[in-house]
Amino acid sequence: MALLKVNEITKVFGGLIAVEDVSFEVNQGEIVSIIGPNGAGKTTIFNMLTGVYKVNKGTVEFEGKEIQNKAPREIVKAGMARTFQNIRLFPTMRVIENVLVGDHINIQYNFLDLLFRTKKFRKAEKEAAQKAIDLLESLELGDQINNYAKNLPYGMQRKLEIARAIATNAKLIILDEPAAGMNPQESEELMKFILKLRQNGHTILLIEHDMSVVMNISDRIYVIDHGRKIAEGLPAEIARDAQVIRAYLGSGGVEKDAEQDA
Ligand SMILES: Nc1ncnc2c1ncn2[C@@H]1O[C@H](COP(=O)(O)OP(=O)(O)OP(=O)(O)O)[C@@H](O)[C@H]1O
Repeated sequence: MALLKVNEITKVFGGLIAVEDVSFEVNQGEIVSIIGPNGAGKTTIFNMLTGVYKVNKGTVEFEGKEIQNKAPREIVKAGMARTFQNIRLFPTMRVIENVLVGDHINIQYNFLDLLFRTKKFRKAEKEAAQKAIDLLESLELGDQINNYAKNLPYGMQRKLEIARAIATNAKLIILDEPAAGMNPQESEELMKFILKLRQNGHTILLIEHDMSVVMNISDRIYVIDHGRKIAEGLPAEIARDAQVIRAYLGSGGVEKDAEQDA
């Protein structure tokens, strides 16, 4: 069974059909990318998956259960967490505190526990802190634990944002253009980081403009153009797909994009 199964989702804004009957799947342990020219509908798809937009039609099944049109918080609880195109960290909080914010969606204590700092509260907090430390160490961010988020270099801030998404216990991590604004060296680092996530057992759905990132790390790719799915397949298949190349002609084709990005 696919971890995520999207069936013919459609989104209409006024008279504009932004996404039409798009279907795709993500299996456990895969890195799957959604690509497409500017305005193709990628962000709209992500916003439907994560509960920011309601779908007009179609279903989103996560672990076999329909989750379309649920509130973003419910979707995170179900096991899907995302990062944003513009990094959204708490800049004046420490690295570990940023991760703890992600985990708090799972912590089980009530307001009275919090008010009286009961044993249950202290135990839950201690466990959460240890979990955050373990996670940061596993992602090679262990030596930054007490640093303030705003002091991290850009590439590391991205990693921290991904760590925070993982801390929600997400089974699927959704990355919205993680390489945006990165120089080639930072993109290279990011690729290694995402591959490491997969190695650690995480499943990743990615929207990305940087073709060298997409072509190098994706197991499978879906291509969207004018709100419709026009191709799906392995990176090598996508790079030579005539319809995909036509959709990207403005930028000189997928392969040329990849060369430029490399
Ligand atoms: N909230 C909205 N209201 C009206 N139209 C919208 C809204 N969001 C997106 N659109 C339109 O829907 C279409 C798809 O946009 P979307 O942002 O999903 O594309 P994209 O593939 O993510 O583009 P980019 O790569 O430039 O981020 C575009 O025509 C866009 O103008």
